[in-house]
Amino acid sequence: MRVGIGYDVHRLAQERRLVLGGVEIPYPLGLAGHSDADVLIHAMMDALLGAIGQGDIGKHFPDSDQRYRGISSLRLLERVMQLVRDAGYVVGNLDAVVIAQKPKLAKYFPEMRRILAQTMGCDESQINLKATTEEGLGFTGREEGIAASAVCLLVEEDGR
Ligand SMILES: Nc1ccn([C@@H]2O[C@H](COP(=O)(O)O)[C@@H](O)[C@H]2O)c(=O)n1
Ligand SMILES: C[C@@]1(CO)OP(=O)(O)OP(=O)(O)OC[C@H]1O
Repeated sequence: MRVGIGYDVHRLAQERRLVLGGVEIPYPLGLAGHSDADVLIHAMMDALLGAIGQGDIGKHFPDSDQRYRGISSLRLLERVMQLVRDAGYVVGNLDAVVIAQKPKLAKYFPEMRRILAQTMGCDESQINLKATTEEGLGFTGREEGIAASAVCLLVEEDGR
């Protein structure tokens, strides 16, 4: 068994889409970044890469590479899952939290879990999503950005 942890932050900006967990959320502000800036999937990918000892997403998908400009983070997650399979592991479970003052996210979790499970080749029951505000404190509280963290457990594919 292997565990990994991931954390990411993206700035909220005008004229950007808000995409979290592969779902586009109607909101006046979106997240800025080189990719679609899906901060939840970024934290999840860093947890998965950490668990297989493969660094982080900046190493695999550098923001100096134009191939990743505007890319859906779901496509990057597919590549990370291939690395996980190549290393001989499957997802045991993954738990994540999105830290956002607004918008309310809980109603989008079922769709996010469905899309993420499909992309990761696991069951929705293996993915848990949570959200919290920081009670108006700090950069998330001031609505300057959204953060996410994730922890995953990988198990050997052959059941060892
Ligand atoms: N962006 C968010 C933040 C929170 N939630 C949900 O609200 C509940 C209460 O959050 P607190 O920060 O006040 O503890 C929490 O359990 C989340 O389910 C949300 O949907 N979206
Ligand atoms: C995902 C990548 C892909 O280019 O771009 P960003 O969307 O800027 O995301 P970040 O979390 O800053 O770092 C990883 C990047 O390389």
